[in-house]
Amino acid sequence: MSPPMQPLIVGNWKMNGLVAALGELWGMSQARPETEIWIAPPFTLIDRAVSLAAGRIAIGGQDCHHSTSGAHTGCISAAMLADSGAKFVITGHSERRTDNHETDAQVRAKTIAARAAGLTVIVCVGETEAQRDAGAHESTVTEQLDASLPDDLTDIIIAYEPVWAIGTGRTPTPEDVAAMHAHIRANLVARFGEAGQGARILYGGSVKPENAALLLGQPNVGGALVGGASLIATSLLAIAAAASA
Ligand SMILES: O=C[C@H](O)COP(=O)(O)O
Repeated sequence: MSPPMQPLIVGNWKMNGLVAALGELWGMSQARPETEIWIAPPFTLIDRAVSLAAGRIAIGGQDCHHSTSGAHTGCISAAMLADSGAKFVITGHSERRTDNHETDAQVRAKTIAARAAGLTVIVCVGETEAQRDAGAHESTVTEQLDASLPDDLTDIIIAYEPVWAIGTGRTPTPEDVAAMHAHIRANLVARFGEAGQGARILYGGSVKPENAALLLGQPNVGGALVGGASLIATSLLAIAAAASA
């Protein structure tokens, strides 16, 4: 059963966006679509993005350190994000898990730290192509959920992103999306009860205006985590429109 909740579209700009890109954010903020839109720009733009979005779009970080402060050159704490006006942060994105060798335990620590700083946290899970081909996609996601999530789901959103669908133009079939989201829902309900029933589960991986209605129309899909298509206002707004149709 899908929770009765408005869809949420989160744009993850990844390592894209100079100051000029804020024009796209401005376009998104002026449209005021029915669907809620959040944007995670690079750290360098958060402060300006918060001012520009003026509360119409929530601005967030793409990662945070698990410590509040300290000798961690190049890192950003959740407290710093919150201090800059960020409302949420993404943890456990597969690009962090791969590029920075982040473990589930580290993702969990970051998630707990982010919540302590007052941020909503989008925790990412998803299998590689080899894991899916081996029939281990559900067990992989189960392991990630079990070890990455804190002891309660307050202010936690799950994003299911099959690694092989990120930036490739490939997506799972609608049936496969529905099956994995049902699997995640069952895991959350078994562990967290009522809170698991109400938690938002986003789908991410090559979401475009053309496929958004089909993918986001599946049971237990509460919105999307969008990469490439979130860099252009018209594109993200079309996805948002499809989500609320
Ligand atoms: O965080 C977003 C996801 O990694 C999806 O990226 P994509 O829409 O470019 O495939």
